[in-house]
Amino acid sequence: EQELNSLRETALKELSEVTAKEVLNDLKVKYLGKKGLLTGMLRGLGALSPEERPRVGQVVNDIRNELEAIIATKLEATKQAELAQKLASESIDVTLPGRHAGLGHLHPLTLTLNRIKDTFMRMGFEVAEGPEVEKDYYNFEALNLPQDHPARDMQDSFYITKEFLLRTHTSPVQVRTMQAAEPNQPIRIIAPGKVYRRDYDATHSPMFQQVEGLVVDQGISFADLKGTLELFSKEIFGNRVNVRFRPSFFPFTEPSAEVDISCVMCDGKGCRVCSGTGWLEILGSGMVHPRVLEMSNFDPGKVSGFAFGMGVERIAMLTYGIDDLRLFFDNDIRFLRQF
Ligand SMILES: Cc1ccc(OCc2nc(C(=O)N[C@H]3CCS(=O)(=O)C3)cs2)cc1
Repeated sequence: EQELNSLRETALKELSEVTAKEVLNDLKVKYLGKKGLLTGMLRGLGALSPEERPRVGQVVNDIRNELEAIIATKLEATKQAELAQKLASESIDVTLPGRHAGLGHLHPLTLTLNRIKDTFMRMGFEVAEGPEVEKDYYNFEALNLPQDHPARDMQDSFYITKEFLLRTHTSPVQVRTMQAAEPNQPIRIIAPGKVYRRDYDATHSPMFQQVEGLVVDQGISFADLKGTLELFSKEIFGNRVNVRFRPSFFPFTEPSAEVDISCVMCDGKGCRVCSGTGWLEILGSGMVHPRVLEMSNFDPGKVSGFAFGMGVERIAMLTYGIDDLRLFFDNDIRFLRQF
């Protein structure tokens, strides 16, 4: 009898000290298992007198029930605690602000090209495109650059065959447009696109982007050229800039003029960017050479026109204050995400 009670005391004490599932199960086996201490007591019942046996048997069962209940309760508590801990660690606070996915960025050249195109489209220009692999006829001959002209040298252009090359400007697109139109039909186009030249250094890339323009109609004068290009310059660089037309020469235009704006950095006083001149060249232009009109079946006696050309990288560098051309092509995210 007192052996049973001391075993119960020991078991209760051991149980009070543990909560871990594994230990609880070990104790369950230790006391209640087939070879358990309490189960062992049942085997001793045979030695007792018949009137003693049922009472002691009842005590053993009472202790077994008590221990099973405690173990079951503790196991349940431990299981609940583990579940609560798991729920806490895996819970998501839906009220937290979302993680910012980050927005994409348009490339500065794309931004600049879009602004140039929008400006001219708002002045009624259509956008024309053409092949980058071009015949030397459209790239040179039709632009009054005869076979022996230095600009046609191998050191300046990427020739693919004797007849085909990578276009060195988008002018062939204007030629193709004139030749596809009815003779003397009015034309008002810009030709954006990639062009290729053999020079390559800190300020020149073998591939760069240009926007050229062509206006042909009856009575087009140099005043139309000046008005259009002055308005364009002020749209892109701001109304504050002054615009200057400086005499120049191109084989495909006569007369020709290069267009300068007052320096965007020093407001015309003179600085490193404008080499102290106060002026920045932004594009070239001129009245379309009569021979160029004729070669594309337009009659210089009936129509006249003006044309212009600009490098998109240069406009972008002036607009954004970028001083190294290579930044456009490095794809460095730290550079690109500023735009
Ligand atoms: C039929 C046709 C007739 C005339 C044409 O004249 C296009 C023109 N381009 C320029 C010019 O200065 N271009 C340069 C600017 C910087 S750049 O990108 O290096 C090339 C002046 S007039 C085009 C097509």
